[in-house]
Amino acid sequence: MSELHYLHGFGNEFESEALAGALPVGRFSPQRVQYGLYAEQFNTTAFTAPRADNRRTWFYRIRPSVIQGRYRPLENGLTRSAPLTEAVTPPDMLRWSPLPIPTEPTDFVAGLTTLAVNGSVPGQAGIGIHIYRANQSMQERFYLNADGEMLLVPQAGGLRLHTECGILELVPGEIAVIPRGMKWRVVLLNATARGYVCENYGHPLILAERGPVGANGYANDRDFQTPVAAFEDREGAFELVTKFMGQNYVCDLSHSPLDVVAWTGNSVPYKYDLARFNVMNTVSYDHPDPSIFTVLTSPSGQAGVANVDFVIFPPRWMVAEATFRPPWYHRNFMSEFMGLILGVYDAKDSGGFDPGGASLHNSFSPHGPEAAVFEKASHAELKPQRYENTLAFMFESRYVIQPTRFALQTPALQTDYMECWAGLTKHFGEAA
Ligand SMILES: O=C(O)Cc1cc(O)ccc1O
Ligand SMILES: [Fe+2]
Repeated sequence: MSELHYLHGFGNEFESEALAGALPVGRFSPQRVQYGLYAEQFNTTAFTAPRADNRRTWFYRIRPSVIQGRYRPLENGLTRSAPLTEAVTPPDMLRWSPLPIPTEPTDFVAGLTTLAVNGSVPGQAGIGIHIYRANQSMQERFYLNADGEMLLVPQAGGLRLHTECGILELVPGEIAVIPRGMKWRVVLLNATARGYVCENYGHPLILAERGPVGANGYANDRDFQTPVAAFEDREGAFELVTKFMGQNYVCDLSHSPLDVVAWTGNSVPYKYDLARFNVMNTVSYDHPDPSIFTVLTSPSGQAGVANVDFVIFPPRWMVAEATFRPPWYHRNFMSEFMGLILGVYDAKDSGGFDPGGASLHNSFSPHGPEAAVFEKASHAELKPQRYENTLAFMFESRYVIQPTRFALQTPALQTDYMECWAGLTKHFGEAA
């Protein structure tokens, strides 16, 4: 495959054509489109959403999307959606070991396993948190999620995402977001792939504000990459899997639905290399709140209280003086789901929080450094230190995150997680 090209920017009105002259000029819906294409508008916000929030893309495609078979229900496998009624949510701190990659042939959709959800699909609030684990590419199968946009966080193996807007490639350390309702398929770049998905039922993800940091920094708009138009003119026996109101469906297609020859708009898939994140942190004292590491946020309607924040803990310098440097002990209104892409997380460095694993510290569940980390950090010499070989992330939400029955029953759930704090002893009376 030749090298892929991308358009740069976040939320731009982009345009791209795979055949010269395919994109109409000066209008969206000419009487006849060049090359005999059909025009189709794809709206991922209400027509009347304010300009700054409005998202839509015009597709110029070989066949309109109405040419599809009748849906029939498809088993949900291990995917679940909110509201969740199958299990009660314990207030405990929870942690999971990485889920194994299946040995039976399993594509991205078949391997999707829901660890937790919150909010409500019909209420358009909250998220689903899934692990994908696959050993097969999707060649004849396509996916459409009408319930939410999909934020992909690969942990092992590269992916090539073929979408209606074109093709993007993704390796661990990068993330991608596919708009709600878009059709796509996943090709594996390695024998197997595993990663995390945040399915966002709420407001589409946007870049976090910078406040007094100014016009640059954190995740810079220009580092987000959107594919250029690339179309498949393929006929055959294909399937479109659609997730709608928490239920999977499938219908037959006699052609590839990735037949968009040209497009223009701002409802687009995009990818971002987390290494581009311009990290801000203290250069004096104290451990700042982790909101300084927010890459993307889905607002909930209440200012500053996110439906979900996507937060990373990237490699960085630590220079804080006279400070307990790891995360402080913590009880939070917000609910915190964490995953690890690679290496070791600074609050948990003696095993148990492993790449591909996960932890959940729900609303007001206490958490923080394990005992050994506390002892080490309380006596460490505070030289400037480079945190290397580390990339953790957090999905942080205002809504309590409810583990699925699978997540509560899988042997990957670590029943001894709380032991990591058992060695914290009383130091009362010691001088600082
Ligand atoms: O490990 C966590 O729980 C996430 C987290 C990290 C941090 O640096 C500060 C607070 C916080 O909740
Ligand atoms: Fe926390």
